[in-house]
Amino acid sequence: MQNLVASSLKYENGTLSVLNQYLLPHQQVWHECNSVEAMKELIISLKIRGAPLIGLGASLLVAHLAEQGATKAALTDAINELEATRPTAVNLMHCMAALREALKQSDFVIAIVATAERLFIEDIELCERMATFGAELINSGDNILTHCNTGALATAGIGTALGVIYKAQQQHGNVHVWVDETRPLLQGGRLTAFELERWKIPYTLICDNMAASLMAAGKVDKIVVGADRIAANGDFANKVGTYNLAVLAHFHNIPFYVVAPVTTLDTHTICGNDIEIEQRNSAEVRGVSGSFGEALWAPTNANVYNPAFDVTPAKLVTGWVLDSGIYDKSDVESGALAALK
Ligand SMILES: CSC[C@H]1O[C@H](OP(=O)(O)O)[C@H](O)[C@@H]1O
Repeated sequence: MQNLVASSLKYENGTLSVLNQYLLPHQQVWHECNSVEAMKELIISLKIRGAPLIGLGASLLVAHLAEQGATKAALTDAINELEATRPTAVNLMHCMAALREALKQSDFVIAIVATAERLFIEDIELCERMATFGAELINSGDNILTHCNTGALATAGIGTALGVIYKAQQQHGNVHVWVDETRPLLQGGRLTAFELERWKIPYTLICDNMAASLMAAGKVDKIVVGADRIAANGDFANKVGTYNLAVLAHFHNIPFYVVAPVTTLDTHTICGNDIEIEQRNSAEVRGVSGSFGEALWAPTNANVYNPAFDVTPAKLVTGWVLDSGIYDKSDVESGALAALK
């Protein structure tokens, strides 16, 4: 397989490595990954995360195993096991379906390697296209609120929603970002803040429950977020807390955009109610661990509700920024998303 390098995933000279996003920003540790078990652990623990990136990491691993002589049966098992690691982000299913097709070819090793390479390179291009369309929505002087991490760390390219912000800053300058810290795993406070600093884009970190008062004070011009799965009717799942922002944006009359590539579209899912939402470990809510230390603040056995994602209904979305253009409510109601796949 050719060398493929992204911010937090790389395949170089026969070695697949993943940057441990759970330890960022204070420790930058790369893990070599050579087995299905290792990749499953990296995905489930969110060391590798972000809807597009988990699909790409799993794909590169399968291609690596194919090159090392894994049998068709072993590759089929690998694809099935990796696909089951996280249920909500559809990019993973999209990538695993493409690999299953490649596995049907007589020269399946060549086909799997070519598919993994294509998926990786395509993701870079999809990010670029979303950013180009989305940057047109942003004006110089805008204060943009975002949630979770949707940047280069989460994709092979410059990112989805954060890629739009990056492109807008490059084109118009003078953009300021309100970064939701994004409880419970703090992808905003740890990863988005890290990326904005690296890109020298001015930002201010807030706790998730501060967004309402900022909006009421007229300090948020636009909200841009990513997605893990967009249903045919435009409803979409994204990091838990996104729906709160959409309701607040509607109340305060603030434009609310979702940015995602075609690989995040799931036209077989009719509406948001049909999206399976990943439930995560209660320890993530009772306390924290990782590069931010170890702390347990809730009673050890506190009953916890910890969905990783929530669903935002299409009626609260101002625009869907995809790699093929920007779609509004009337486009979506007339079936524009459903027609894209
Ligand atoms: C551009 S990635 C979309 C997405 O991935 C995130 O989830 P996680 O950190 O759990 O993998 C989040 O929902 C982002 O918007």
